[in-house]
Amino acid sequence: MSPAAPTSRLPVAVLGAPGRMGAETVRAVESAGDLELVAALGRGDDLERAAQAAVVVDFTRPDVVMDHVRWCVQRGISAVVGTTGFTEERLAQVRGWLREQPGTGVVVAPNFSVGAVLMMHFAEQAARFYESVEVVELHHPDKVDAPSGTAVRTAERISAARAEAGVAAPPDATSQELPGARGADVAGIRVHGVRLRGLVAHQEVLFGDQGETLTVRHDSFDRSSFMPGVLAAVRQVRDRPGLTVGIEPFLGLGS
Ligand SMILES: NC(=O)c1ccc[n+]([C@@H]2O[C@H](COP(=O)([O-])OP(=O)(O)OC[C@H]3O[C@@H](n4cnc5c(N)ncnc54)[C@H](O)[C@@H]3O)[C@@H](O)[C@H]2O)c1
Ligand SMILES: O=C(O)C1=N[C@H](C(=O)O)CCC1
Repeated sequence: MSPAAPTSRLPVAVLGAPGRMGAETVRAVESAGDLELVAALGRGDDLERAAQAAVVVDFTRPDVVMDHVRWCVQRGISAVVGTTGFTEERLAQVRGWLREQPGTGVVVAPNFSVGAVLMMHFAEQAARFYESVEVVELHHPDKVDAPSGTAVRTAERISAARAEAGVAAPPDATSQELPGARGADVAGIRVHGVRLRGLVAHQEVLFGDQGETLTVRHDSFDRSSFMPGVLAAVRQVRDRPGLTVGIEPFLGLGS
């Protein structure tokens, strides 16, 4: 019997490799038989070391991630981006870069956990049925941004679903408050942030109406929860040229 021909593995680079999510991603890529880790870079490392990758994964910081995405797209390298801070303006900028590189794919996802994606999906479904809604995100205290990217996306989706159904703004008679006591206003939805040692990444979406409430809650207790979504995006990003926001398409949810 002749030996099986060696199958080529997909070359992957990780930016932010020394960080919490980067280190988890490095472990996941190294454990995947179909992927090959070709670069694991931190702050100050030369990006050119990632040039041999077919897919770059970015878990760095909101203030540097756009430079990384532009670098990737300009070289025709597809990117899977978990770093937060993606406003509509930033997404439009990425789409603009991608128009110049039609075969390249970029996935930007505020949360790669399947449970978190379902939590957002369920919250969107519930949004039109309730008068009141508020989002509470709870994270480890080393997180640099607030509200979380997941909370922003959740609030935007709830807001859009309510607007489409013609639901009025949530009632709120507060007229006197300490600044911040009612959280941040994201697309008309109140978002509250908790930073607590011992937590990883958690979110509750609270819905209320006459005589009842509904709470949709998700907990990531360990960063391994993000890895199936990250690896699915790494494997499929090159099949989806252009910009994909969220991993819903990889789970058969949405387009
Ligand atoms: N999408 C998701 O599922 C998901 C999950 C968890 C965290 N995040 C996001 O990922 C990002 C990183 O989170 P974290 O907890 O790993 O943070 P972290 O601070 O532990 O890691 C960030 C790493 O990036 C490195 N870095 C900074 N600038 C760099 C540069 N120019 N080039 C290369 N590396 C650079 C830092 O030195 C650090 O090692 C945050 O925006 C966070 O919100 C997303
Ligand atoms: O730990 C973080 O930082 C996380 N960031 C993402 C966000 O801001 O939504 C995802 C959850 C964990």
